[in-house]
Amino acid sequence: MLYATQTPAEKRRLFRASLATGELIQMPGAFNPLSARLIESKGFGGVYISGAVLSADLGLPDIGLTTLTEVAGRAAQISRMTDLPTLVDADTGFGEPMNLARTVQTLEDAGVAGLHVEDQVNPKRCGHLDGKVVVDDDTMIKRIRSAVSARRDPNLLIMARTDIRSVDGLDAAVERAKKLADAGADAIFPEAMKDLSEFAAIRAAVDIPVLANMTEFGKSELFTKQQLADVGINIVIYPVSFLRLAMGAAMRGLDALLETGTLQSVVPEMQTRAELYELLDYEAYSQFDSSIFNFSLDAHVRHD
Ligand SMILES: C[C@](O)(C(=O)O)[C@H](CC(=O)O)C(=O)O
Ligand SMILES: [Mg+2]
Repeated sequence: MLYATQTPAEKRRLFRASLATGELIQMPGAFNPLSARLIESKGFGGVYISGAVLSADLGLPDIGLTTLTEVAGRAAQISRMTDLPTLVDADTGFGEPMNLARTVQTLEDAGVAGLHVEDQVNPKRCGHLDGKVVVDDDTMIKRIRSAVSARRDPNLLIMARTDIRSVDGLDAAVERAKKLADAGADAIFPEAMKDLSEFAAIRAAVDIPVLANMTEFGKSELFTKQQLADVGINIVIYPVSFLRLAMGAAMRGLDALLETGTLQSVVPEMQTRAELYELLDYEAYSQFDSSIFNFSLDAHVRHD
């Protein structure tokens, strides 16, 4: 009950160990803390905390409007609810290199296992939209160097994301990935890759873990786990997918309510009360309560 049974340091250590096996880790995006429990219960290897989801959740577009405090708060709520490693989207890092140092320490305190920082200018855009602008090598290298130097737990994973592919092409993405690996990034997130051969090109260029972003309605096809594993990808995220599914179901439910005056027809779509309580580990809270309230002082009073 109350969840995460492991400390953030332990989660980070285990995350590093599972990355070292070379097995592909699937990280579905949690759209709230409860959904992180669902992801864990299904046996996935990690939980992604998306900036696009946090923005959408607040009713905002994903254009760099959310603050470090909001992101860290959400990251802490989600990380607290799961023993899985969490990877959080730190957008452009919330400022200049000094701000980045603070971002890293704040997110580390929030209990995440890793974070990614991207090379877009502020205000940033969704990585799969056109019209993005990226910073030069020097600015991005400074971002990564300050992020790496600020962490206190050496196991906190600092991932560099590059959005340069859709601005200057694949060769530029390969060059930048190499430079960011040299600058100390622990992993690379090449955004908006068009096909598997592009992922393979990044894979061949660096010898640190590579992430694939399987966001829907974007620039990449939705490759299977096996296809991505075959080109040597180490982490795959499904960042907004489960918010999209939940919102799709909610839209259909609202329509059904308007049309029929009742939600009866969509009840089979719903998580049941029993399933919810199981996910919440409701029973453990009841047992905790009764063990406290059944505690009798008598048994502990010395009678001598
Ligand atoms: C991964 C991403 O950065 C996110 O915030 O989840 C987004 C996802 C999306 O908008 O589909 C991205 O820029 O790819
Ligand atoms: Mg994002």
